[in-house]
Amino acid sequence: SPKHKYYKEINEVIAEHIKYAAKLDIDNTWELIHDEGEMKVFKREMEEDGMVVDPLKAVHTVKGITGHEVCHYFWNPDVRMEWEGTLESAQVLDWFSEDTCVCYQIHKKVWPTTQREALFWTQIRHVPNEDEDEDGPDYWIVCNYSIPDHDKCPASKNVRINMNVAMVCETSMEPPSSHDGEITRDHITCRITYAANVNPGGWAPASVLRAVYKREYPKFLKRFTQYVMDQTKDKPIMF
Ligand SMILES: CCCc1ccc(-c2ccc(S(=O)(=O)CCO)cc2)cc1[C@H]1C[C@H]1c1ccccn1
Repeated sequence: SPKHKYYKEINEVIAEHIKYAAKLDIDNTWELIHDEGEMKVFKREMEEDGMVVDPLKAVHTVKGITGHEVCHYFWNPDVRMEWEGTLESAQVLDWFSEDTCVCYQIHKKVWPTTQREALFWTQIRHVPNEDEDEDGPDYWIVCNYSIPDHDKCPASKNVRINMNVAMVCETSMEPPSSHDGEITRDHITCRITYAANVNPGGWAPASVLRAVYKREYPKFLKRFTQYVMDQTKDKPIMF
């Protein structure tokens, strides 16, 4: 029985992201817009009703942290204001379950676009490898998905964005032969696939939006991953 209004939608949206992350099809339809160290950011140019809705995909490999840790800090509403530099406010309106809540956040005005806000459900999920053989993929995933309304959503004049965002992580560990059994952060690597489909709502010139995306997404991903490394370096590993 559906536990809450969005139960079915959440399972469908998450399943879709897992399917795409597993494929990781970065074919020539994706244009590389930022390439720095292990971080590569791609876009596709797409417009809906004359509005730039470019899908964005980033792949990043970070040593010393796990997919569970990346997803924990990306999902946890309590720490969002600590790493998300483009937010003016963020609040939880509702809890569907311990891993799923509804967030309302107002983004800072990103010159020269107008101020925007987002209302979305966010879920963190561990997807262990289902086939019995050991080396199947094991994902941690967070998905942020817009909802049209919520009775606790404050009235505002801001433009509402529509987004479907997912952070999918896979952790790899060096074989036990390379260490005497005790796994330290030197032996772990996290492969992050970040997919953002954001319809910015209210019109803005395509050239302006594309320049903002090109500047803001790499900055955001660098700042977030650095935050996770800083938060976890002296803590026990979350596998
Ligand atoms: C005119 C559209 C403005 C605009 C609104 C919103 C967002 C945006 C929404 C959600 C998420 S997230 O990954 O779900 C983390 C939770 O906040 C990241 C980004 C991006 C842009 C575009 C400007 C780009 C940008 C990218 C990254 C961070 C901030 N802004």
